[in-house]
Amino acid sequence: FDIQAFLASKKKHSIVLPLTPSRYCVESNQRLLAAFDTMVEGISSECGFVPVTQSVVQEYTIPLLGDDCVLTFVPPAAPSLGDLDATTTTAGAPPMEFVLSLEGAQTTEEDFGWICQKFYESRATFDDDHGFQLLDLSSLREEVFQHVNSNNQPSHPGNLASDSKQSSHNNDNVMEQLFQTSLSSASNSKEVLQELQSKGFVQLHGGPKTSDQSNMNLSKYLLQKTGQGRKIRRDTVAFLDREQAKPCGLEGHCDLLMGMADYLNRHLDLSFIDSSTGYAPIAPATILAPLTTPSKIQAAEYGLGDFYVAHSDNSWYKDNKGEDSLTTRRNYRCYTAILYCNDDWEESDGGALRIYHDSQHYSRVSEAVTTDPTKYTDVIPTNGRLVIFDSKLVHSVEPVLTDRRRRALTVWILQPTDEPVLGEIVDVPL
Ligand SMILES: O=C(O)CCC(=O)C(=O)O
Ligand SMILES: [Fe+2]
Repeated sequence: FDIQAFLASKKKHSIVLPLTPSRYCVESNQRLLAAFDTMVEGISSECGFVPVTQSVVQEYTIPLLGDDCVLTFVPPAAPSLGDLDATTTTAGAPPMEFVLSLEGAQTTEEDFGWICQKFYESRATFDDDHGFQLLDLSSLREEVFQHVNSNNQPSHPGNLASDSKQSSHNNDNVMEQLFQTSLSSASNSKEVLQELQSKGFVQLHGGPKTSDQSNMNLSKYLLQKTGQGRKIRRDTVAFLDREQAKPCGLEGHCDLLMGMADYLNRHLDLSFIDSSTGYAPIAPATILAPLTTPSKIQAAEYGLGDFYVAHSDNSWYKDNKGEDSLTTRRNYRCYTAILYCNDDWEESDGGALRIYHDSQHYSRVSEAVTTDPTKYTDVIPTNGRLVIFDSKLVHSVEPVLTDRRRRALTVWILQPTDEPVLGEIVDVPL
């Protein structure tokens, strides 16, 4: 198999990944293929990989990305069997490589980043029980990073808020007004930020509302998307940048959410934190670790009976044996900001966002729910309401009890640091 010719024939995204077994094994390829199958199998319920071919070059479609999008996996060329036995060491042996490639008219760099991320996340399945480590994980991560960040992508996940195209659309007044004309208990923007920092979440009530027309257009757009896991969440989601939000008339909403990182960078200040609440506040952004703006917002729609079970948008990482590593978070998400779009939504309509207080430290999200099942705040998702919360906090979307749709626009504000995270490469769907 000619890898160079294969790569040349690919118009879209491909990456050649190094493979460094601790020892060569004649079965390396079968193992790698099996591991890839496991990965595909393991996440098929989540994002719906469908095998297209069953040959050496394996192809899958991913309904979430559209039918014309094909993921190809090319296993490495097998070392010639005559040269190697099952325990030959790698010293002096030629490097092995395999190829992941994504093709399809609509596929973007971010879709590919997502695939790479999935692949990276599943890395533990590549280690078998017999001492063969098929992948050198640090170089895999580096390769994936390099690839995803090439083509003039920023070198860090997320865009610096001040560089972002969106920030010019936003002026401080809009944000300042939003933060002032709120709100639960606070009466000025300083108090709002104080509340955010000492409780980990805050609700604002003066955000822009969506029109019926916008909501209908959004529904139409979302109708084309499928492939959500039905057990964990039942909503339909899509990711939109400013241009994609425009046809729905949602560019202003997009601007507001995208401008949030910039605003928080300049206004969060640990010095006025009240730490008596038990919540361990997030350190404010620094020059070295500013909050950043992702390239897209998420639009999600829930129908009658839809829900999202309790989860954290940035939980502690568990390895494949289910063991916790309380040193590593899954990603760089720092704050989740959600703008709701639903006129006249009442408590009795269900669909509340339930935020569990002080729940950022639990290694298992279920503990937050069972330990103190009464310590939560329900946010009613009414049109124009904005909620900002620490992405580590456990939260759920309670089942929707009305046949009206529940719509929400979300941005995950990132804080890329040098701390190890599991490997969310860019801010794309999890
Ligand atoms: O729509 C909401 O209120 C929350 C959705 C959520 O938790 C998520 O998308 O991660
Ligand atoms: Fe969430």
